[in-house]
Amino acid sequence: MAVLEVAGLTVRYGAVTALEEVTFGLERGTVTGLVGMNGSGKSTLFKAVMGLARTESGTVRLLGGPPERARRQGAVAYSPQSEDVDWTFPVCVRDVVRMGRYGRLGPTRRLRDEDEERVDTALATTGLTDLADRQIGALSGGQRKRVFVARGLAQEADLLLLDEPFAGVDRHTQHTLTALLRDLAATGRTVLVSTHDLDNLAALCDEAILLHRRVILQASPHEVLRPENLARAFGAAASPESAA
Ligand SMILES: Nc1ncnc2c1ncn2[C@@H]1O[C@H](COP(=O)(O)OP(=O)(O)OP(=O)(O)O)[C@@H](O)[C@H]1O
Repeated sequence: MAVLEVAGLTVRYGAVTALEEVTFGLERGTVTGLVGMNGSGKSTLFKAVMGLARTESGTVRLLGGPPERARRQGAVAYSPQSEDVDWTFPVCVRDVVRMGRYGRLGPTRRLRDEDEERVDTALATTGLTDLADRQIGALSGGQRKRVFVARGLAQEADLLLLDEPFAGVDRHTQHTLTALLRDLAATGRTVLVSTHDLDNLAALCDEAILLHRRVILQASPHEVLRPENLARAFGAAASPESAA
């Protein structure tokens, strides 16, 4: 069973068609890279799956059922692009990661010891333990990305949607995050991750989706990276360097 199934999805913002008849599926335990030029519809796709963008037509199914149910149960975690987050909000790292547990709280609506343990583990896994009490506004770009990955880990989500987690992060953090996502997939989690870093694509993902308002191709990273395929999404001058 596909963890995420998207069929015939069309999203328009007024006169702008952001997504047109987008169809694809994600299998459990895989990392899939979402690749496309600026404005190709990557963020809109994440928002549509999360119910944050109004769809004109098409269907989204999560874990074989309606997306509302899976979202309510906390089965899907979403890390938006940094620009979409209010970093002045007065919360610390640990508070944000705790939010991942909210969908699983018992009748008292309070975090139990087991919830705090999950939070601690998520902080440790993402290397954020020492920063747990820091305000989110006082974090570097790479640390901010890791906060959302940590929240998704604490949430024990089946599906993680990560919108450009590698933007503005250094090489070391990129390697750490890549290894983390590979580990998650090995334990049965499913990851959809948008990225402009084509050099890292093969190390990161099992499959990639080439998006240009429509799905141009869903295939192995090797296949997607063929110049003739990249040219279909980025234009004739496409190369890993020029695509970023
Ligand atoms: N709120 C909005 N109102 C109007 N148009 C929008 C809105 N959000 C996105 N768009 C347009 O929809 C198209 C797809 O945008 P989207 O942000 O999904 O692309 P993207 O692939 O995520 O881009 P980037 O790589 O630059 O983040 C673009 O033409 C964009 O200008």
